[in-house]
Amino acid sequence: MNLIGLMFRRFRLGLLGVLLLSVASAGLTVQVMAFVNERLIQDPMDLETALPYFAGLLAAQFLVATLAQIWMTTLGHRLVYELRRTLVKRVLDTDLEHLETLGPARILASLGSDTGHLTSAFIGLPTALYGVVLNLGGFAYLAWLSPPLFQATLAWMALTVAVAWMLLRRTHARVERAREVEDRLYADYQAVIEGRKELALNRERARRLYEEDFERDAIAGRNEETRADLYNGLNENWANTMILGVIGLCFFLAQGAGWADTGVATTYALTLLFLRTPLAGLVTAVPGLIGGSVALAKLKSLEFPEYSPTFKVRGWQPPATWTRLELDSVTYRYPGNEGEDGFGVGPLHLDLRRGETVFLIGGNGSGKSTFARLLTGLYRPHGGEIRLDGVPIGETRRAGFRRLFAAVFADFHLFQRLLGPDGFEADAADARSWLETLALADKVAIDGGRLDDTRLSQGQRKRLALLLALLEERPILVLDEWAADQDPGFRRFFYTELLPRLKAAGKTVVAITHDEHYFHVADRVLKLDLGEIRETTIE
Ligand SMILES: Nc1ncnc2c1ncn2[C@@H]1O[C@H](COP(=O)(O)OP(=O)(O)OP(=O)(O)O)[C@@H](O)[C@H]1O
Repeated sequence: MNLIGLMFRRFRLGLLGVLLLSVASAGLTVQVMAFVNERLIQDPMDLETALPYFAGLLAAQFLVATLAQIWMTTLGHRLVYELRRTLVKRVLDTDLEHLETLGPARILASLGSDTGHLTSAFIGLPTALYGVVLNLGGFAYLAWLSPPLFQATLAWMALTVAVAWMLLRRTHARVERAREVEDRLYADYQAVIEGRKELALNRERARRLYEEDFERDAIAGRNEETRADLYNGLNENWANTMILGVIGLCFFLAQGAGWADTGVATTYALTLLFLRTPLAGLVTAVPGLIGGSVALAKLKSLEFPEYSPTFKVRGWQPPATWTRLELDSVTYRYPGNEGEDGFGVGPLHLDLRRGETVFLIGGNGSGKSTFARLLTGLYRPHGGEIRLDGVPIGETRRAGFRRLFAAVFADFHLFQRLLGPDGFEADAADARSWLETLALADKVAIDGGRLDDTRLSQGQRKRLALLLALLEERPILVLDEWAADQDPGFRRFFYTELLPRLKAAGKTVVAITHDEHYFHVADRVLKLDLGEIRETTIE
């Protein structure tokens, strides 16, 4: 998707406004120039008439230019806002598998750096448009003033643009490389923040991360950005000097070769001098636009889905009266390194009945968490089929199918907002009652539908994550080693009181666990072994 194209479609009227105001401002500017030429140089007016006329023209020009400026600034910031909201929504609509392949550093780099670059580009875009219109108006006036001088100016400008283009290509290549380095820098920042405890314990590790990984990337970034800025500075100087040069050329051609009289040459030079500022503005906007185009290419390479404004899960919904969920020969394999196959599970067979409490056991790395993501529809099976009451869950039913599940994953994120069924506010009395049950009433308060503090111990955070999952009131609860961080007393309470209570309320629970003391609580215990699920007997 071309974001700039999207912005143009969405902000057609706004950009048309900028264009009209730019044309009006350019027209008034040309009129000021023409007035100076015709009424003050060529055929001077008496000052008493000329001055109020001139002041009126200036006031009108100021007014229109200010209006254009206000319009451009607000439009630029609206574009940025629109860009941010579409980008975050596209990330929210991206499949987990794709997000995992990209990795958090690349996604954060795009949300931070690419939106930053596109911000500069979008803020600069209307100004660049204004510069283009002003220059077109100015050059049209120059063509009218003296066609031969204009032809010479065009030839000179063609040479200027050819060299500038070459320098721009170099700037572009450097900006592209600098952007690649930014992905690596974000991975370094991530290591610094997420590894802060280990790095504080082991200063040697911190030193090596800092001096070897981070410095290498920071130096590469510095070098690429410096070269990009140098080429760009060179470009600005080149454009400035060539504009001064064309003024000299025009005077030489007017005076030396007799192509125009002194009055015309003076107005011509004055107009060129005036155009120098918007031209320089255009040249200065170019790095922002290059950064924006590189950011756009980068965003495109991340292959986020198209922007869609809705969060609604349309189409098929699981029937409220479902009774049976089957995994039939489901297989899944991670992409490996350099063309090799990664870890795989399956063919997996599972026949889950509504209201069952099922435990899943298996060694480390046997694929239990992978199974949980397949079961909940977060991963697409590579083979086999998932069926709900015999209805196959293909692509069109997957989003609806996910609505059956609430989960506490091993790497859960604890949100502060409490939500009830279907995304509505959670019932406050329900939430308080669950807080009591989870022995957290004296630790956490609920304020305006949010948990007021989530800075707790890992076991307490997991209890809160369970509270969030329970309040959603989805029919199937998936827990990935939930009890592993709980103290023995609460673990006992969880297995012997909480799970039976959930079962009595009709909830289907799939719990990944190693707690063999409590296997008797489950209706069935399944074992994931060598990529397959086997039923084990409960002793
Ligand atoms: N995103 C991923 N990309 C590639 N391979 C992965 C990914 N996630 C997990 N794996 C691989 O899949 C295998 C199973 O991982 P999984 O997390 O499902 O195991 P598990 O049974 O839950 O282990 P544990 O008991 O240690 O939590 C591991 O060998 C791991 O290397």
